[in-house]
Amino acid sequence: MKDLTTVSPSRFHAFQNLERIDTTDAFVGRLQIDEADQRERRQARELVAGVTRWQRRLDFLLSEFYNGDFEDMELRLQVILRLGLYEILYQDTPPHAAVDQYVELAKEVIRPGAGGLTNGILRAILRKKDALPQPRTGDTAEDLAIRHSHPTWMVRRWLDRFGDIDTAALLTWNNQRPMFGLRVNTAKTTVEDVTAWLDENEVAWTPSPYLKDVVRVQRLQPIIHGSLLDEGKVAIQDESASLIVRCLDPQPGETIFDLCSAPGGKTIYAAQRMHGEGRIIAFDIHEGRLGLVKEAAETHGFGDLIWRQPADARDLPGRDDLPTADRVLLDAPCSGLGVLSKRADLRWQRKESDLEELTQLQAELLDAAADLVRPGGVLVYSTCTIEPEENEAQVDRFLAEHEDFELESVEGLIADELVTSDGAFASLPHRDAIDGAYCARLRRVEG
Ligand SMILES: C[S@@+](CC[C@H](N)C(=O)[O-])C[C@H]1O[C@@H](n2cnc3c(N)ncnc32)[C@H](O)[C@@H]1O
Repeated sequence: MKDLTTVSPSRFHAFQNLERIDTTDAFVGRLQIDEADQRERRQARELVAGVTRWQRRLDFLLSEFYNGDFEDMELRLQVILRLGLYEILYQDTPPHAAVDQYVELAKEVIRPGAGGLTNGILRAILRKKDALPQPRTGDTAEDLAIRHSHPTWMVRRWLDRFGDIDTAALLTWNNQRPMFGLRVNTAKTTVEDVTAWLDENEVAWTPSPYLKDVVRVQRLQPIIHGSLLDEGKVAIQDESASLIVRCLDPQPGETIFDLCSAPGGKTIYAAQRMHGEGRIIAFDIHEGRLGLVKEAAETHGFGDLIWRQPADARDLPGRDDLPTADRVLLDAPCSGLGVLSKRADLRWQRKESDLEELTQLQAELLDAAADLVRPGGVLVYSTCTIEPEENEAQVDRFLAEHEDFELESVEGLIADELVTSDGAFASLPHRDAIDGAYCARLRRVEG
């Protein structure tokens, strides 16, 4: 790192990482922060995630206050201006102090003259902070998308389905600091012991309204740096994912196939629900990611119960010789539009055209899964998206083509308010305060 005596390390690291993300498509979740001080690391992470999330709105405002074409501005200056504006609008830093820091950074990493431009633009915005320009393109979806920093195609879809008020609520949810589910491994500890640890370490928590073995936290860093994860006493898993396992309802002694299992969050919870008795075969097309399932299984104490097999679930090797399963979980690859609050960059990576490819893959996986279920057994199809063609429509198509399956309600397995009129589980982030997810329980009829 260059010796910058006046700029805080967190800002410098955030700048470096954002520049790297823009030029190499690096993943926002994998930052390179060579900094020993935990507070600085956390701040750098927060700045990177915040700028990524808000980039469309930040760029709109910066364009309004820049005389030239912001899109043509050199990348380093764009990144510095985004960081400065993000701090002014969304962080508690005294704004003038934030501007000074970015002016200094621009002088150091670009050239002295760049400091003047940074100062001019950021201070001009600061003067108008209480009456900032609003987008007025004449297109409601476009305006809302700019204001809430989302791609227009997503907003257009949601406006058609949810209307103005609920769409705005969903967009607001996606931009809030997320809450995380901490699922307690009751095979190793108790909820009381975990919450006592959280209290001792000053981590605020609230109980999940949906699951007795899950608590919600906002600050993950103390947990990541503490012992609970390494000892396999807790797993970080959104309640929506745990609820899918509740809908699968695996029983001790059964054989379960988890077709798209990696990194293993649901596999581990299923093993826990089986009290360590039975067998789960965890498949996944990515052999490397199956290593994460192995690690998690061992950490949580379910290494003997979980078997792993790298395979394309559409064409399992030796499938004719496989025994059928009591229950099959197909947690399908999906657009992930239910988890945007946790994945700052996903909204920009997804294209509307991905949906066609994904629904095709989901259909192929679902059709292949059908034969793996024993007569009388259960197939659970699940996603972490809120898009109907990946969810209800996928299941409707499957049922129309597979007369030996029927939809079985998940009523009684999860809270009533999360059960759809068809008997599936569907959560909406802005309504249910958990990630958006879906699952349907499909029973293979006997005989
Ligand atoms: C939504 S993630 C699964 C998350 C996992 N069930 C959990 O709870 O941790 C989807 C997984 O499907 C896998 N996958 C994609 N295509 C596949 C295929 N054709 N066969 C098997 N696995 C596949 C991906 O590698 C990815 O790990």
